[in-house]
Amino acid sequence: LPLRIAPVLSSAAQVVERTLYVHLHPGLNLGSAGQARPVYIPPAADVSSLISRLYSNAADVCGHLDVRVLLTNFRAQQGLTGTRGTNDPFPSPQALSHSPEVVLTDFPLQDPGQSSLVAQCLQRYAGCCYTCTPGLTSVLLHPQLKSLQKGGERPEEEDLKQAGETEPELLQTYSDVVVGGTFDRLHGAHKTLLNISCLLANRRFVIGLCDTELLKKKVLKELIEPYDLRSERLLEFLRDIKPYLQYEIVPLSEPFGPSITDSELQCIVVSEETRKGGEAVNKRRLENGLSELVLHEIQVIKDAHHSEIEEEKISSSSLRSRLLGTLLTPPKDNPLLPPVPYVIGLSGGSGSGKSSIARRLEALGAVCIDGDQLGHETYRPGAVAYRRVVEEFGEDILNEDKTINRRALGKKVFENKERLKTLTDIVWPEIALLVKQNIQEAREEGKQVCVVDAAVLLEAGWTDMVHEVWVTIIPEEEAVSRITARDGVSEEDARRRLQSQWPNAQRVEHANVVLCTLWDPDVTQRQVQKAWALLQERIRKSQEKSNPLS
Ligand SMILES: CC(=O)SCCNC(=O)CCNC(=O)[C@H](O)C(C)(C)COP(=O)(O)OP(=O)(O)OC[C@H]1O[C@@H](n2cnc3c(N)ncnc32)[C@H](O)[C@@H]1OP(=O)(O)O
Repeated sequence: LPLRIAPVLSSAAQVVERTLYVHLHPGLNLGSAGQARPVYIPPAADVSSLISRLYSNAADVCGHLDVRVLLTNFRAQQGLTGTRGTNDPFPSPQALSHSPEVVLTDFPLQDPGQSSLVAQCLQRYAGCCYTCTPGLTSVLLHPQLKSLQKGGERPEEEDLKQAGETEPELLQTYSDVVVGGTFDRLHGAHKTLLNISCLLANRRFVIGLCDTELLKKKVLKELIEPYDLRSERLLEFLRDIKPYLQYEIVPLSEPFGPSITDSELQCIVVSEETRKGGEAVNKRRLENGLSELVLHEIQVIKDAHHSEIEEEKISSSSLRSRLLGTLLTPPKDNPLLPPVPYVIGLSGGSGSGKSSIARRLEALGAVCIDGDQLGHETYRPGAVAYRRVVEEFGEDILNEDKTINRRALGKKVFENKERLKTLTDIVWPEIALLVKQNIQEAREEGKQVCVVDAAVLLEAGWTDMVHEVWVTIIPEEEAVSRITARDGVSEEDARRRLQSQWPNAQRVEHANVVLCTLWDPDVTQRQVQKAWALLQERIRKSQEKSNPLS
């Protein structure tokens, strides 16, 4: 089977669009109506390496599919654990979260005339195991795998028979198993860990799920899925792969959680990287008067597609970094907004690299409208806002030549939210007028895309002026060091300025596209190019929709 996994998965990927459930039944004979029955199989030691191979191959050959290896028919032998065993009758068909519409097999046909019998057996077999959609169809993948057979890599019938005769080494299983993790955007490495844990557990599986406190230092933490969503997705996956296990998902606000207090736990599943954490758990258990857990170590899955800023292993942070520049949430239709030019509102905390992104977009063809710059124009002596700002904040914000000293004004407002609101109530309507004028000019010049670079666009409620919101994010510490270096302000002032703005996470909630300037300029440029190319595609599609004849 290991040799056949990749070709089976890529053949399956030609038929399947979303979810590919994998049901393992070694030696299943679909060529004889009487023999094609589901039975329980005790987990053999090599099943766990097969599972990790399966997910690792899936990441390489069908990364777009949600692959789930089902363990419905795996059970430890009776007496081994005192719970359920292989002699139990097979239950009624299991309802999966996505009912199968098509069932595929790699069963080798003896001759082409056998295919309709195999298809019938397969459908009956699938129907005994799972609730399938009515009109379930079957596909025999075998013809597409012939090349392997010819190459002599496929075991012959005789080898299979012999393999069936030798007793496989059984996997040691446990009643209660525990793991911990963030489980953001479930990927192949998570699924391997979860599947193997489910294979090892006979009664209960406890999952410590990292909550806010433990996520603070994660890369692109703002893009981590909310706790409830991660928990829901985990449970859906787990109930699919092993429905009768008892699942407990516990929020983790510190690294140990129930692993050091739960006396019924027997085994913890770790990877090479988290082995040390497992050892620390055992140390704390001994201190708490509890028995040590068996550390079951699984291999880390390598990511064949990782880029230079991504980790070598399959990781959620790599998946998060691939989201940068893509459309995270589709924009809402605003019928009051003229379709041309298409307006992007670019927002981002101070020091987040927003203006450098605006310049990159300008180089790609966008018209940039600089909110800070327009803000400065409203302070010119004679402009409407000038008199009201001086009346409100006093003459001590004026330079000798009677112009407004913005640094002095900034000091007054960034340390006092109410004063900042007083200022923005005066200037935002004035700046908004100038922004609209600039957009109108771009329209008259036939420009296609405008970028409104406005730090606090969301706070100002300017979303009705733009078609999409793009947000730049940067960790707070990095923002503070950039602001102090660039603007010559103290660290304290930089932090005050940041505190007067929305936090990254709140901005991301309102963003259609997120960008991050944390890495090399080349990396930023690639994100911007990706975002621009995808934007052009969206604009083309929306223009086709609004004007189907053109
Ligand atoms: C809706 C918009 O985003 S319009 C553009 C932002 N402008 C405003 O909101 C108007 C009110 N602000 C101002 O007038 C000025 O920022 C002043 C007078 C307070 C300070 O002026 P200056 O010292 O020249 O600073 P400057 O205008 O360059 O802004 C400095 C930083 O303050 C931040 N900032 C500006 N306005 C605000 C605000 N209303 N609330 C919170 N932070 C703000 C910006 O993020 C900017 O940092 P960035 O360039 O890294 O993004």
